Amino acid sequence: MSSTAPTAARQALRICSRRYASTAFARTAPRVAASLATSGRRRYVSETKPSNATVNVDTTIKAEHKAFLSQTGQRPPDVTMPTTAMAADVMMSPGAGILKQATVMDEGTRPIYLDMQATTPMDPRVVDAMLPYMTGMYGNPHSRTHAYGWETDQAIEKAREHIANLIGADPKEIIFTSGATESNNMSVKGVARFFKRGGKKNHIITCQTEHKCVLDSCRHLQDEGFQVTYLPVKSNGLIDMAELEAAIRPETCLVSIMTVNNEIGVVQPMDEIGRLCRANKVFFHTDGAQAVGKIPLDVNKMNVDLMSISGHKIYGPKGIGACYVRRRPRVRLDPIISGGGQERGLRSGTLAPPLSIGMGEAARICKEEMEYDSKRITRLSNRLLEGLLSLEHTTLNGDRERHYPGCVNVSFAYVEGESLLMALKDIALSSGSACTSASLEPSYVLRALGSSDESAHSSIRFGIGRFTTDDEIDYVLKAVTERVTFLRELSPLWELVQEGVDLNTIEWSQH
Ligand SMILES: Cc1ncc(COP(=O)(O)O)c(C=O)c1O
Ligand code: FES
Repeated sequence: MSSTAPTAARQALRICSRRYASTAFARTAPRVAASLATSGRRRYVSETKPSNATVNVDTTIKAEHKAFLSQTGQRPPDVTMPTTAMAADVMMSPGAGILKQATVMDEGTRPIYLDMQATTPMDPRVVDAMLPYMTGMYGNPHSRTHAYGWETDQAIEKAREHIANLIGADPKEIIFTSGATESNNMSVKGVARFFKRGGKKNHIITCQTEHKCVLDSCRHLQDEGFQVTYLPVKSNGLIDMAELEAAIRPETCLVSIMTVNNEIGVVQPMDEIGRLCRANKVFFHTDGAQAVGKIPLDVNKMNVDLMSISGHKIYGPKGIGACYVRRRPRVRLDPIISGGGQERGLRSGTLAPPLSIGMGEAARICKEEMEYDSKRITRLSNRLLEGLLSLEHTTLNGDRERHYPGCVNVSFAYVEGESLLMALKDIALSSGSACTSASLEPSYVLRALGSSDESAHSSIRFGIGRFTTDDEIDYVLKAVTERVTFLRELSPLWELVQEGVDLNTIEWSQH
């Protein structure tokens, strides 16, 4: 253990107790948080990364970048920081080690984590809630003949209640799934197939900037004979309500529009979409993976009929999600998984108690601390954005007002995004969604906003979350400023811009 560990441990515990003091949780004591703190493991980056830290510019990036570009067009495997020292450490300290890996606060061995849209670290309180159901309380929640089943079932129903509470739903309307991908598949395919059986309605409306799992579900439905309208977005990333209204036909059975976009953080006009759908008797599904637990949502106020939720975007475990399915007026859908009829017959299969209970706890914390988290994240986001935009030729992608502040997507003109990501290896960032991050293609979301290939290529998404600190933002601002400047100095285009040449007037020779 390093010599700073005891101080760090005390500090971490202090942070824990301060954050949790006002909650009922304080009474039960944060076991995991405390054990991490006393082992000196759970350190917030701010404690050891002073804001005046020197940023070393990695001058090897150019050669590395060239090499991998010339090979497969794939990102090289080493971008995720080797941590051999840490791995050894982890193996030598069972228990604490595993949990240490589940947190992201070990400055010095791991990059600063600013990729909260890809996933969030589990809140230690969530781990606490899950642990008993991984050991002694292992009953099958569907077993009705003994206490093992009953106790697990009871905890799952409590979790369902917490998730329902977070979005203003009734617990009976919450169906556990494996994640938002499954919930999106279930909603889009399920409603469409049910209505097709009825013979009349075979048209769906969605939007070009949806997550791949919605778009791909729609493509599959097209193969099955459905018609799909992919609405464009305006340059601010929002849909045009008049276009949505015009797209609704008598055969339309479903409108699927996400609440918060995962790449640019824009918040679609949910109330208006819901009102329009209800007036036209069309079901309204929303992918809420990036919105639930982050902004206040009420399915009744918004007239939402189906909503997809993901556990790992709300500081809960991966591999679990939920789908809100309205009961009044009842939403009918064909299940995509058949079997024992669990989850109101909509999603068969034995539930995963530790994951469901973890997600429930994550939802409970989100509801209880939303105001606090939201204030902190907004403040950090404003600082980050102001700092980034003070660099010349830098722009925010997506609407500034209708925007979830924890997602800041910025274009740095005259810098290639992949080069910048490589130059920022000490910060875990992404240029877009995790599932497309291996591709060097410009983001289809930014292209839909009308961004040029170059602008889309020069964009980076900064994801701020519950555990992000001021010092991390300071460090990131300093690092980005230095490295953008460094990369621009290598760019011949930048040189021309500095000389006052308008690049649009140049006639490039064709070869
Ligand atoms: C908007 C959106 N929808 C769906 C998903 C998929 O969620 P999950 O990983 O729970 O399947 C994600 C994240 O990956 C997302 O950002
Ligand atoms: S599945 Fe997570 S970003 Fe695409």
